[in-house]
Amino acid sequence: MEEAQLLDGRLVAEEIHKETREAVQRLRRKGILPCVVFIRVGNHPPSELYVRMKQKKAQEVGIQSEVIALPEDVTQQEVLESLDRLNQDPSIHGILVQLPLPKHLSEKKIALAIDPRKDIDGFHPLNLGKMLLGEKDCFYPCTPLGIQELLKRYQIETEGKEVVILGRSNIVGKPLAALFLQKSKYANATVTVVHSLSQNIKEHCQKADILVAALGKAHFVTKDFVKPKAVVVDVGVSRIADPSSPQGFKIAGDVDFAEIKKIASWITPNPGGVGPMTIAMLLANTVKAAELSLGHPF
Ligand SMILES: Nc1nc(=O)c2c([nH]1)NC[C@@H]1CN(c3ccc(C(=O)N[C@@H](CCC(=O)O)C(=O)O)cc3)C=[N+]21
Repeated sequence: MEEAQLLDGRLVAEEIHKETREAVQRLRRKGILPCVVFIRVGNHPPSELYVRMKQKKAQEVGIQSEVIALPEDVTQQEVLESLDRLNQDPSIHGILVQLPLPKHLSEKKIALAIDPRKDIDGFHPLNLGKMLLGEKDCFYPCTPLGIQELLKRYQIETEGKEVVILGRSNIVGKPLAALFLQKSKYANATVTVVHSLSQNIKEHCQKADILVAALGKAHFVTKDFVKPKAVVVDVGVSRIADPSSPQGFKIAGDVDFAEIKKIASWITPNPGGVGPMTIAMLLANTVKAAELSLGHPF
């Protein structure tokens, strides 16, 4: 049988970055220099790597960026004060607080403290609520948006299809379900969300025309979960031991890629699939924030 075709997130992300760069140039001609601030707390090596990757891409597309590195023992009050200052500063269009945060900080309170007009992650309850209602003058979370955009660029139709999402996180599973339920192109799907307490997980997955794995368990999805010719999207990122690599670990997705590529019609590599799309949407959201700041009130 023929092998699955790749949903190449790296390639599509570069296409989007090119469009973002053009939008940045249009804004610059109007005197707006899009600017994003990344806040990082403590030292968590993966977060440092991710923030560096975001900064590098921002620079490539002409978006100004700044990193605020706060110490591990920063108080909630101090984080809120930093956010307040950034909220007030009209030269800053986007604010991102890199997750995960140390346990003494409340992700919920921090998400609420970001001006929703600068919330390029789309984690503020106002943005999540507007997404649920299908409104457009708001920010959608970047990973769900990146997955939808990846399907769109490969013209993979979702209308009327069985979409099964593994995982119900606030940043991927839940908002992705809301996105695929919207009355719009590359949505209009029949959505099932399966999670750790679901019964018959495998049977649900076997019904999927489009299967999205976002549970964060290395190689959880094996070929017996996948209907022949299904589209498989691998979101999860785990680090697993790999004595042959210099760092001692390698990145593993939620999907057993080698097996599943033999039966799926389309599959995302991981790395090289959803991750780069997330960053592309983050920068696209930053441009949207700068455009909305030109006078379109929420
Ligand atoms: N406020 C906030 N917003 C986020 O969007 C956010 C966050 N916190 N915390 C952590 C997660 C994770 N995340 C990734 C983005 C890109 C890649 C990515 O591009 N990965 C490369 C591989 C990079 C590598 O070598 O590890 C790839 O998939 O090809 C991965 C992970 C954004 N996150």
